[in-house]
Amino acid sequence: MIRFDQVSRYYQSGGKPALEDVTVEFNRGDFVFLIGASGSGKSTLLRMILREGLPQRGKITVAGQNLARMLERRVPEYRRSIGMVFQDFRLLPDKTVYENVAFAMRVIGAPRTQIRKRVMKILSRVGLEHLTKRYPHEISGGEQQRAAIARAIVNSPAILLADEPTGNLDPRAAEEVMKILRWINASGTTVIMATHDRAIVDRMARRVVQLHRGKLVRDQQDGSYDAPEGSYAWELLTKEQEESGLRAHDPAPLLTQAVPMVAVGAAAEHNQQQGPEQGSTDQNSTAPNRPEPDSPEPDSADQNSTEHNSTEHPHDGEAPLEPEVAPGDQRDTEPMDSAASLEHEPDPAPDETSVADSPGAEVVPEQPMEPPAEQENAEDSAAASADSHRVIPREFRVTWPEDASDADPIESSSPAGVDAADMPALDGEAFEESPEATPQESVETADLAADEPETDALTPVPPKPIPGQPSRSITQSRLAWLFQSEESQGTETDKPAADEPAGAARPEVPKPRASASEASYSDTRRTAEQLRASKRGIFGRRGSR
Ligand SMILES: Nc1ncnc2c1ncn2[C@@H]1O[C@H](COP(=O)(O)OP(=O)(O)OP(=O)(O)O)[C@@H](O)[C@H]1O
Repeated sequence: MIRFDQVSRYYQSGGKPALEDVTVEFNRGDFVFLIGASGSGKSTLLRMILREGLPQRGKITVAGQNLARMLERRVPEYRRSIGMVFQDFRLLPDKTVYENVAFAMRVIGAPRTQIRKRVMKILSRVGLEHLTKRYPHEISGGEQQRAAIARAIVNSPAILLADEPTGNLDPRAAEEVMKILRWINASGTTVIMATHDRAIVDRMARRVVQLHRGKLVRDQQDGSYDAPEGSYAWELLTKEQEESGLRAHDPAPLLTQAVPMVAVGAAAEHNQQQGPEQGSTDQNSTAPNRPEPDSPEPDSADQNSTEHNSTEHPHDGEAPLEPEVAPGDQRDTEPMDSAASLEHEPDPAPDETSVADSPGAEVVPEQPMEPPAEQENAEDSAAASADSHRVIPREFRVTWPEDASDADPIESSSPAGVDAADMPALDGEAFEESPEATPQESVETADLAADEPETDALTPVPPKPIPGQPSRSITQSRLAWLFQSEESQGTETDKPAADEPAGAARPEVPKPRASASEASYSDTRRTAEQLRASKRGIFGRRGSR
């Protein structure tokens, strides 16, 4: 579904790459923890999935679409098909919880009646039905993050990217967030979560992808926070520690946190108790089996996840997840990678904007650093030359089965290890496109005040089981259509956006901003005329297919 082929990303010409020769694939329904020291490239990788910055080398494909070849005017639509959650929530401060979530639906032109129903349902699922009229500053950090997640999933994205979503939360609030993310994943959404939270990673025992100085050094199914002893990542990091003057046997951690390893054996022990897993894509896993799919009920999900913690783990039982040190402390003590710290350039504070928007920065053009023909050759020969390019030894690499159906993220069966019938119906009542309200009409006429519920207290809607596959939401349908359309219209996809002729028949759509949040929400500031133009461009072509 998401594939990085030998991707390198430089923010500054001549500087160190934020990502270097990264080859990794995330499949439909995956739940992946992306870990690594500060500055190792996690956020960069997530942003690149959002097409915030293109690789100078290599190729990124999402649902079969090469992002470098995506037309610029399709980028906003593409980004809206992906949910994104940030550490700092990024709710709109002048809008209520309800409005923040409704806003995401208005942007895609959902009918007002659908908006109200769907927003209330999602807010109920994340436990915020009683806070719909509160403003972000009137609720807790955990509640803000749940609202942000509700906003991210309200349009039923096929992919949810979460950049340290628990980084600002206490353990209990973090665990609430994780319950929701598990539930979202169990509904079929691919979840990729960058995190420094050792306790959560160890407890959930999901796939772990580890970056180190921009390189992928571990891809482990059912992984734990620390690399298994003797693995490539472990050896690499141990060697670096020794070279930097640390003793190898220091309890100080490999890579990220000054916390003793406590749960490395827990996942393995748990996995030994489990049967063989179907659909595992990782041939390198040191802990071969994934836990049973989480229960749709948050509490049971929690219980499931605690069950596989052995007595070695200090967070057994019903006590909330308590990391060895507070999240803030973890971050403070994190950079054991001293060499990386020394080499860290005094950049402006990293944010979601690309370097092109960073004043004063030496800008690396988005175009490939190599001549296009060369890059094409490199792409074509990627598979053949992979062995000679990758740093990771064969036994720690992942091989990915070619899946022709990947081009369509919707035509999927339940994710591996997840029985859809047992999962809450995140998409079960996804709204359908209504002929009564066209996208621009609903945006033009939408009145949030009218949408806002009368009362704060609403009866939670219990999740409904999905009878078969999850139903297709507007967003998922659009994502599928977007890629199918790109693929079926070779003249478009064969040509990079920048090459599009000036006299193209489609009206111009404002360029997306660099950040995901801005890209998503600045669109709503378009005039009605711009939206009409956008619609003519998008839906006109669909009609002509
Ligand atoms: N906009 C930018 N301009 C220039 N350099 C950047 C930019 N964003 C990130 N970098 C650099 O790219 C490298 C990777 O940064 P990135 O934010 O991806 O790391 P990270 O693993 O997400 O870190 P953290 O855990 O602290 O969030 C770092 O060296 C960082 O300084």
